[in-house]
Amino acid sequence: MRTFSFKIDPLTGEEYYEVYARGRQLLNDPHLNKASAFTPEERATLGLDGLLRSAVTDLDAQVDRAYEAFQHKPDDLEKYIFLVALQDRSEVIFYKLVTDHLKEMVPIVYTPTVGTACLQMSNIQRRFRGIYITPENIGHIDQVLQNITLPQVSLIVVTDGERILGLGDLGSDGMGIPVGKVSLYVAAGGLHPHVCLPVCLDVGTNNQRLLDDPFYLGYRQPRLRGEAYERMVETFVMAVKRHFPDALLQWEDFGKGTAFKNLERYRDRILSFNDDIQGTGSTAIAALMTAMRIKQHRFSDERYMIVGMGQAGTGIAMNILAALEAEGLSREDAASRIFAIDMQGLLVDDDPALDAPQRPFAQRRAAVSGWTLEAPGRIGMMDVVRNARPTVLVGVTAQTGLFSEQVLREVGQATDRPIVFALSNPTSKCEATPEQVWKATDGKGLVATGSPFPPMEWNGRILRSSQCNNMYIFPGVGLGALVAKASKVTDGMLLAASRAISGMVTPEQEAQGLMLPPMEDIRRASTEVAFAVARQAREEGLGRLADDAELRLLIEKAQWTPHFVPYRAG
Ligand SMILES: NC(=O)c1ccc[n+]([C@@H]2O[C@H](COP(=O)([O-])OP(=O)(O)OC[C@H]3O[C@@H](n4cnc5c(N)ncnc54)[C@H](O)[C@@H]3O)[C@@H](O)[C@H]2O)c1
Ligand SMILES: O=C(O)C[C@H](O)C(=O)O
Ligand SMILES: [Mg+2]
Repeated sequence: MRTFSFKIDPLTGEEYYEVYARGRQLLNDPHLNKASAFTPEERATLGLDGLLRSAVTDLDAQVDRAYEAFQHKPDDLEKYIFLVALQDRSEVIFYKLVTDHLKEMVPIVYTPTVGTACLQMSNIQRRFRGIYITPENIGHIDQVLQNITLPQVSLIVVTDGERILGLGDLGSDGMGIPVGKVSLYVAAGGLHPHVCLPVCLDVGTNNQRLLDDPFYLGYRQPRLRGEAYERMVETFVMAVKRHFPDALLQWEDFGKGTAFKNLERYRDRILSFNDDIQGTGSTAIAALMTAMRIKQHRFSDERYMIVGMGQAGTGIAMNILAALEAEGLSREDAASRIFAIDMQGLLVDDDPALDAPQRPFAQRRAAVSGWTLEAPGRIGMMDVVRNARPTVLVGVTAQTGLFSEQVLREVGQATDRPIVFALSNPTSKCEATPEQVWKATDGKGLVATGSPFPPMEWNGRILRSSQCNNMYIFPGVGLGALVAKASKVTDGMLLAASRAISGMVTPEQEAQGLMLPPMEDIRRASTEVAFAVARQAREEGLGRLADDAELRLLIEKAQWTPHFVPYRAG
């Protein structure tokens, strides 16, 4: 049942909500609750008399009060619990607080603290957000989707919880991730919270800890696999198309065994993209574009070692390949400069165990057969470092400390400014901390990590690392594609997004070794990404025919800033 409608007064042009909910129901609805900001008139007409204390305060005062309480929380998990509780109480106050303090709040509602929260979600959860779809309710999915109380659904972030950050299979405790991504869609992208839906496809879990935990709140069965899983995903996607035909679907934190298949199966059937493959690839290439400017190099001046050829690794490798080809290299020549490593060591083309997405990045056996190896057989990281002398090192394995001092030191000797991206999340899974990289490379490394790290003093200089996280891409890609009314998200649109992000980094920031804009600029970065995406959609004939100025205006109009709207009783 609708609790309110958005209206515009025909005489004054004033925006207001016609509200049908009353009293306690209103206070319990985070979309509508204004807490002590309800005016005396609203209190009188909406059945709130006596349910609130006497003081009437404005939004800023409520945010100040919340910020004060936030600062007194003893640790990051308590801060997370506090912020989620605030979000459950009043979305406007929550988003105003987050947008006013982005640098401090994003690492709490999003990576890395959201990871800590997901690890114990069944214990800390107070209220549920979004929707949970299970093998038990997929049979009446239409009913499930009708239970959604949002006035409109334009943006969906869906996970099945199989690969939550680098923490593995967390079943539906992983719902914290879509919830956190939605928070950034609103805080960074500017989408309205009333149009964003987090979804968990709870198909069970193979995490024995959760299956044995009496407090686990998810579907307590081993993961659905094979045809039954695919049927469930298909039923879900088709239901989304029926109920929300214009919505954009973001695939998030699936396992690599399903992520590539889902992306390929649906990318042309529904407006969608995979954040871990495409969003990460797009962010990493943006950071590399900046690194090339800093080094005054072309992509073809570097040699690349990517460790962890799953979703993120493959997404990054595809974009490096494209960048090399754009410089005029043949596909074969371009691929020969990328040294891709997974569990078996360097990927080589005669390996029958290669996944289809890995195959384009396997080295030809003949190209490596003359290498001197530490031990015969497996070609490990150190072998690649010694024989191929990579100058760019990317880690997306979720293996803590995988980049040893020796590997980092040797990469540091292969070039003036080694580029080291240790992108695994959360912080505890990072392949190397910026400090470790700088120590091993004499302070020369251009460093990016997936989770945020503080700067470090080095010989009287302050060294800074960049947070290379897909949060720079997905909010703007979603906003841009929606505003453009694009029918799909293409590689061209993602490349335009990368260029926009890299283009924002100033010469001063480059001089400090920064490859991406600072977190404080994420809202402006998302706006630039949205514009680049919408323009590219138009150029590709897939989006709205509006000139650049109109697109800018449309994006500005679509972006919501947290504020209270007046209410009238309906
Ligand atoms: N910074 C970002 O924006 C970002 C984006 C996506 C993923 N990530 C992080 O990257 C990590 C991986 O994510 P993913 O989606 O690619 O996962 P994935 O499971 O799809 O891929 C991980 C790959 O690493 C390989 N691997 C594991 N241990 C290895 C080792 N010791 N040596 C070589 N290869 C090894 C696995 O076999 C697998 O192919 C996670 O920690 C995730 O949080 C970061
Ligand atoms: O969630 C993040 O912080 C980035 C990325 O999507 C990941 O899976 O690690
Ligand atoms: Mg992810």
